[in-house]
Amino acid sequence: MLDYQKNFIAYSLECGVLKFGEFLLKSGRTSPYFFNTGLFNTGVKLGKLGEFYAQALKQSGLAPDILYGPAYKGIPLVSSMSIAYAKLMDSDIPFAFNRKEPKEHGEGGVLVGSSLQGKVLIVDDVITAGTSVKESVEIISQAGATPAGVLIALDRQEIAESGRSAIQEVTECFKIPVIAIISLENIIDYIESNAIGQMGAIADYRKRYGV
Ligand SMILES: O=P(O)(O)OC[C@H]1O[C@H](OP(=O)(O)OP(=O)(O)O)[C@H](O)[C@@H]1O
Ligand SMILES: O=C(O)c1cc(=O)[nH]c(=O)[nH]1
Repeated sequence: MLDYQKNFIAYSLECGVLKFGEFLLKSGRTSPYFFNTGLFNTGVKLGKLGEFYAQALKQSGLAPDILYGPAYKGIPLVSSMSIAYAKLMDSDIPFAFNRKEPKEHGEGGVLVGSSLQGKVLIVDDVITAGTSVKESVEIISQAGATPAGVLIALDRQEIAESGRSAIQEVTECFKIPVIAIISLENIIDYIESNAIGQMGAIADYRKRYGV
C-alpha cells in the first residue's frame, strides 16, 4: 500500500468517515463497515478530501472535459475536487451534478452546473454493486456526452448482480477505467497492521459479496 493510501485511511478514521458496525447499503446488503464521505463536513476536511481526489486524477493521466458528481454525496466531492485540481494543475475543468428529484420551475431539469459535453469523468464516493455508476452513465449518454472514467474514494471490491465484479462490469460494459484512492484490500491491510476494526465480520462479508 502506498503512503498516500495509508494517510487517506488514517484521515478517514480520524474524521469518523470509515466506521465499523452494521449498515444497510443501497444494494440492500448489510455491511460490517461503511464509508461516509458526508462526514468530511468542515471546510478544512472537505478541502483536504478534494486534494486527495485531485492528486488521484493527476496520477491517472486522464484528461476529462467535465467532472460529474452524482447526487447527493458526489456534489461536494466534485465541487471540492475541481477547486483542488485547478490549484494543483492550473487547469479549470468545468463541473456538473444532478438532482435526484427533477426541478419543475426556474431553470428546471435534473442537471446543474456546466452542460455535459465531451469526455465526462464521474466523481463519486464508493462503488458497491455499481448501480450508481450505471445511473450516471445513462444521464451522461442521454445528454449526448461520453463517459470517460470513474474516480472514487473507495472500491468496496464487491460482486454486482451479474455475479461479476462491479468494477469489471463497469470497465467491460462501458469501456471506461475506474480509479479508486483505496480499496477494501487496503482497509483490511490497515486494520491488520493496526489491530482495529472487526476483521471477522469483514472477512465473512467479503466471502459472501467480495470478489
Ligand atoms: O455501487 P452502488 O451499489 O450503487 O453503491 C454505491 C452508491 O451508493 C451510495 O449512493 P446513495 O444514492 O445511496 O447515497 P447518497 O445520496 O448519500 O449519495 C453511494 O454514495 C454510491 O453512489
Ligand atoms: O453501498 C452503499 O450504499 C454505500 C457504501 C459505503 O461504504 N458508503 C456509502 O455512502 N454508501
